[in-house]
Amino acid sequence: MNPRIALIAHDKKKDDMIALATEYAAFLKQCTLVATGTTGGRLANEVGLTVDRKHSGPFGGDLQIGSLLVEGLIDAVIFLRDPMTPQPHEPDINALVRACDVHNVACATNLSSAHLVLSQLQSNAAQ
Ligand SMILES: O=C(CO)COP(=O)(O)O
Repeated sequence: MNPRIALIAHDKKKDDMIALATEYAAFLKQCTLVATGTTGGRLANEVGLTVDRKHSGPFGGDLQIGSLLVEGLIDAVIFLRDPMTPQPHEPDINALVRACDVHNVACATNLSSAHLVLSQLQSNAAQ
């Protein structure tokens, strides 16, 4: 089964997310994707991905994705966080990353780790 991947990016990281998703578009089109609201909108419009869009992060989107993850419905999280900008929903962000640790779900929080996770998932899917 192709992986179920959550894609999330803070505002200053959204261009990076679009570039990353464009690079892996052929693979991501075979995956089941979920994203926070604004990230998901851009992924759909600019990369042509089919994405289950949740609420925007500050309105609970990270928590919605965390809930799916706790239910065992997410295989990996690509979460391009902005470490330089305070976020109003910091507790939600921490809750999602903590849920990844609790449930041993791969969570890439920067571009380098995102490339490693996506390229590994891609090669797993090709086998
Ligand atoms: O804030 C976010 C993650 O914490 C992302 O939300 P958006 O994709 O709606 O901008």
